[in-house]
Amino acid sequence: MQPYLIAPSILSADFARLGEDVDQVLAAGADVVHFDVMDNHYVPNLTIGPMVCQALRDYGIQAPIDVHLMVEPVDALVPQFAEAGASIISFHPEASRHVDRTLQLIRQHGCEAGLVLNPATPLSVLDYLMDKVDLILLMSVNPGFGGQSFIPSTLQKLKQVRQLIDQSGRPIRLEVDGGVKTDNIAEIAAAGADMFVAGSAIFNSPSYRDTIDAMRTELAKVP
Ligand SMILES: O=C(CO)[C@@H](O)[C@H](O)COP(=O)(O)O
Ligand SMILES: [Fe+2]
Repeated sequence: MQPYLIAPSILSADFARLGEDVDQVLAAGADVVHFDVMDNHYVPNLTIGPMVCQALRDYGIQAPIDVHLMVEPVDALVPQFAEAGASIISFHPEASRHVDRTLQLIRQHGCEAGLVLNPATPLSVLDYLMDKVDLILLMSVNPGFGGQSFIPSTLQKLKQVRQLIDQSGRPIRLEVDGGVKTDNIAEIAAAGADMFVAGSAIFNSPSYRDTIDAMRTELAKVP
């Protein structure tokens, strides 16, 4: 497994020229496209759906697309996103009535399956599911908006999830989402994360390449 993955959240990209902007951020060194789906029901905001994922594939985007579903219910969108070119599909367990079934559905459609824990979601939601997840995403803000501040208690939670992953012996990615910046990414990695969503920090910066390079320089300092 590649040690660290940087996943710009396209929530902060320029939607009027999305393909070009995603191309630019990948050319600047990003690893994964983080694709935030909001339904104005599970979260109080409304964004993009499978058609936009398909449009990015049609435009020529080949990098993995990491779909973060902030929708309720979840299941009907899984086949649609798989067909539209998603690589990873993650969802919030409280938004699915049958979490185990939804995880299976994602894998049956050929995608990696992820569970997303909000800041106040206890780790017990992972019980009995460690063999069914390919990725665990810890929210370090409450979901719904970009540009919020990192919630510091996430660091302790990351350490606990890192232990659970190590105990499982499985290559589960530990992703963190919300308020990730150049000046906190090393601390977040040291707590156990290996995949970093960053929206405003990258897309609102004058140079995507300089910001991603600076993040990698910080990550290289992590023991
Ligand atoms: O899922 C979400 C918000 O709900 C995120 O992916 C944000 O889009 C991250 O934005 P920044 O905090 O990095 O600006
Ligand atoms: Fe996200």
